[in-house]
Amino acid sequence: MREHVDYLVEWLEKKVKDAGAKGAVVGVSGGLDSAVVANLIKRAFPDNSLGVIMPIDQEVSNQEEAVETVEKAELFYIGVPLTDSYHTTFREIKENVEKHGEWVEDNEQLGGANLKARLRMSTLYAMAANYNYLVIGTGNAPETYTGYFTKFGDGAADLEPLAHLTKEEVRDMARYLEVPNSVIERPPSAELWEGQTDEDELGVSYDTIDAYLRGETIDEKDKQIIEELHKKSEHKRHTPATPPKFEKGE
Ligand SMILES: Nc1ncnc2c1ncn2[C@@H]1O[C@H](COP(=O)(O)OP(=O)(O)OC[C@H]2O[C@@H]([n+]3cccc(C(=O)O)c3)[C@H](O)[C@@H]2O)[C@@H](O)[C@H]1O
Ligand SMILES: Nc1ncnc2c1ncn2[C@@H]1O[C@H](COP(=O)(O)OP(=O)(O)OP(=O)(O)O)[C@@H](O)[C@H]1O
Ligand SMILES: [Mg+2]
Repeated sequence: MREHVDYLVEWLEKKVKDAGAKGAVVGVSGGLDSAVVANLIKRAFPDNSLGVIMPIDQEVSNQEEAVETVEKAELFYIGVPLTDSYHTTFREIKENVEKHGEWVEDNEQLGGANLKARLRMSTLYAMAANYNYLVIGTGNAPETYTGYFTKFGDGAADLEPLAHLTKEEVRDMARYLEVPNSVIERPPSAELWEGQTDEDELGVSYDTIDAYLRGETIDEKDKQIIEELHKKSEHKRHTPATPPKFEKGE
């Protein structure tokens, strides 16, 4: 595990240096993926790394696992509560759509959830601009393969060090990095609405997706779910489609 950690730390150092940046910033949620990235950037840039805790409908001090994560990693952190920004933006969107168009109640939960992720992304980029840092993403292999992230939200970052790691590998790395046990043992959740867990929403467990990505045989029904998610999210893994250049006379 030490070699793998060193490899990712050196990669981060090189990419940040090549970009002419000074360090790195990550959003710290109290979940596993961001805890690992928090530790990696602290190792790569001991004096130029930043964790940002961005609660919505909570105080920073209530984000106990996030605070515990940054404190244990000795990562400098700043709390930016986004409760007011989120509710104001959401209300203004909804009120104006209701005034001029049709608000679709059934789409409200997911639309609001993705807005949260994109407000966090905007905050991280504002922080990065201030410090001349790069934004480090926390996406892992099963999330990337299934498209389980918000496009241009948590899916938007400058570097994605965990992109090839299964969830199990992220957890093993977290143990090696001495991430708090409370974080390692938490069920993975986007926490975008009350009671949300990744595995309920995906309809398949990370263990199963990990096994599939390792090339192991899994239940046919699970394979179908994973492949359907993969196909539907293809657009998220590419830059936006552009038409072929118009040639006069065609
Ligand atoms: N074929 C296509 N070609 C080009 N663009 C296409 C498209 N289909 C949809 N789109 C666009 O993509 C949008 C849908 O994508 P998106 O906005 O991402 O939304 P969507 O994929 O519907 O939802 C995001 C999912 O990721 C989960 N999530 C989000 C954030 C964090 C985490 C976490 O684990 O922490 C998980 C969340 O719970 C939800 O299940 C559409 O509104 C449309 O604009
Ligand atoms: N309250 C928050 N404060 C700061 N960043 C957040 C917050 N919520 C989400 N994020 C950012 O969004 C990312 C995506 O969330 P995701 O749930 O996939 O990862 P995680 O919480 O780190 O790990 P897990 O998947 O195990 O819950 C986080 O890694 C983090 O960078
Ligand atoms: Mg989470």
